[in-house]
Amino acid sequence: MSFSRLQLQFVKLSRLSIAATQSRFHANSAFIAKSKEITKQIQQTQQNRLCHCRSRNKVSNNIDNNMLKYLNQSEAINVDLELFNEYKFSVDQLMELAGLSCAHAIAKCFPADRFGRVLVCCGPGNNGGDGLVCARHLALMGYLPVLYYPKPTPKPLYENLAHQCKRMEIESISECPSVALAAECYDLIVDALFGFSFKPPVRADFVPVVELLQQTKLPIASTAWTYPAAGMWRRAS
Ligand SMILES: NC(=O)C1=CN([C@@H]2O[C@H](COP(=O)(O)OP(=O)(O)OC[C@H]3O[C@@H](n4cnc5c(N)ncnc54)[C@H](O)[C@@H]3O)[C@@H](O)[C@H]2O)[C@@H](O)CC1
Repeated sequence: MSFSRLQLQFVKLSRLSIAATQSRFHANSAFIAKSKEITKQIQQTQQNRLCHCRSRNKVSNNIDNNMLKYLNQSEAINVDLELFNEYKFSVDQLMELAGLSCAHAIAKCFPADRFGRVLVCCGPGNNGGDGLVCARHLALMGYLPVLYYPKPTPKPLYENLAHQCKRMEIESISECPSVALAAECYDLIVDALFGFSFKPPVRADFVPVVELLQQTKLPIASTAWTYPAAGMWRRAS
């Protein structure tokens, strides 16, 4: 091959090599740009998460700062009516949510390793239903709940909830324990007796359990409403 043809060949190869270098350069620049974009997205996500945590801490601090509002009886009734009518929740849904959230609150405040044996006192109404749901979830969380449900309501909603507890082999007692016996057998009492439909005075069936709640030294977690003298209703913690 003559010298000039060799030179020509060499020039061609050099051009090809330059073109290859340029395309590699462009590819690298694109890669760097993409990496920068992804890094920015990651930083933004982290920032959002941080903001979310900050706002959640702010909310929980607000709650810690007694920002909790107590509802009076009519407000509580209206909240339920709004949930039923505006948002079309069924009573089963609300009862399941109420019972589950009570079980979570109990697990947060009264850990199962120290407060495992729980006496769950259920009333005859929806609040009692919340208690049956709470007992079922506590059993799934490693607690040993025992039901005291002195006046089961003969309606499918309550019968089904009681049946679910039975199938989960949650013990049920028919006699209300004395203060001394309760102190011996349980670490915690759940008061799921009455909600906002309570009308004093307490009827005979529930006098022993109300007296137990009044006299026991055991911690009481209440899904129920208490009716302080002031006539204000509040959802006890
Ligand atoms: N948001 C939720 O998750 C839900 C909450 N629910 C709660 O359920 C409650 C409303 O349910 P209810 O209207 O069934 O009311 P209660 O749970 O207060 O129960 C009323 C029952 O207690 C009986 N009772 C009333 N006064 C009594 C007394 N002095 N002695 C003995 N028995 C007495 C009544 O005859 C009735 O059977 C509210 O507290 C509400 O918070 C339910 O609405 C279910 C859903």
